[in-house]
Amino acid sequence: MKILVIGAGNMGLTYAEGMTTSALLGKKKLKIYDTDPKKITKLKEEGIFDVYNNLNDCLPFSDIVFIAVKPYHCDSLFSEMKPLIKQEQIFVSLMAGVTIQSIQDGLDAKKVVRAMPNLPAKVGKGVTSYTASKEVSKVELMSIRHFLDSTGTSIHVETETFIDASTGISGSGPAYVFYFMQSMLEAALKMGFSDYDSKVLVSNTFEGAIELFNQSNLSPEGWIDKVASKGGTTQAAIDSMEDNNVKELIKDAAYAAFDRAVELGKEK
Ligand SMILES: NC(=O)C1=CN([C@@H]2O[C@H](COP(=O)(O)OP(=O)(O)OC[C@H]3O[C@@H](n4cnc5c(N)ncnc54)[C@H](OP(=O)(O)O)[C@@H]3O)[C@@H](O)[C@H]2O)C=CC1
Ligand SMILES: O=C(O)[C@@H]1CCC=N1
Repeated sequence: MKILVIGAGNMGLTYAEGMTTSALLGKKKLKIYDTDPKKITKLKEEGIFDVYNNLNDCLPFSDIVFIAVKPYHCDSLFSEMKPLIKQEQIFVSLMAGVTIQSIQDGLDAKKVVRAMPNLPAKVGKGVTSYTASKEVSKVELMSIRHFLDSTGTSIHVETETFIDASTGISGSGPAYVFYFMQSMLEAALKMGFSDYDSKVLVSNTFEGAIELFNQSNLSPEGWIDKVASKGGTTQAAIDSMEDNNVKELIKDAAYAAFDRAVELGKEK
């Protein structure tokens, strides 16, 4: 199977790297296309992919095309792609907000999958939600899922609303976790710990808590109860967060990302 990734940025390159391990590629190298000359030179030197800076040389010779440019670049990209595409090709968009209908219209194509990945795909721990146009067959969707799973795990959702919703939870989600980590790092530094010790304290706290959560059926609230002693230190911290409405603010933030995904689809 011949795979092309368009856009060698954070997400495109991450996905491309994950998919190189796929058995469905056979002996073929994955193709990657970008417009940035510096990226092209670097990728060619690395030799992992077949690297292109001209769509004519790669797009017509690909079965599945992953699109990973910023949403505001997609219209000009679609006009360049349109004369080169074939109806049997499958287009998998990783772009936030951009709807299946607008991809079909922009490319004059039928087989479109919309997927929302996240950056932990870099370490094989990504989660991707996906849905497809009715023209993508079950067998084709199984192949697509195989590629999505090469970067972690995936869930099929019935409607595009769930793609926009998952953008607010998992697509943007790693940034919320890093925001929390940054706050704890800054607190540790303020308390006088070194950079190194702050990092060890914070990263192991996150890793350990996630491991506990994954290895049990207990909810996060259940685990909070196990950490917090009555009248103790944890309760003081949780009370402070509750007094400041932190939980509601985090929910609002997830909805802000969800709403922005919907808005991006209308803007582009
Ligand atoms: N980053 C993330 O965590 C996630 C991103 N996404 C989605 O992935 C997409 C890409 O995001 P991200 O990787 O962060 O963005 P980047 O800016 O890192 O990557 C986009 C790449 O595409 C290149 N590019 C721009 N226009 C074209 C074109 N016409 N043809 C080929 N390549 C082009 C850019 O080059 P140049 O730099 O020169 O413009 C850049 O190398 C977005 O639509 C985003 O919504 C989805 C989930 C998570
Ligand atoms: O911030 C963004 O728009 C993209 C989509 C999800 C994560 N990054």
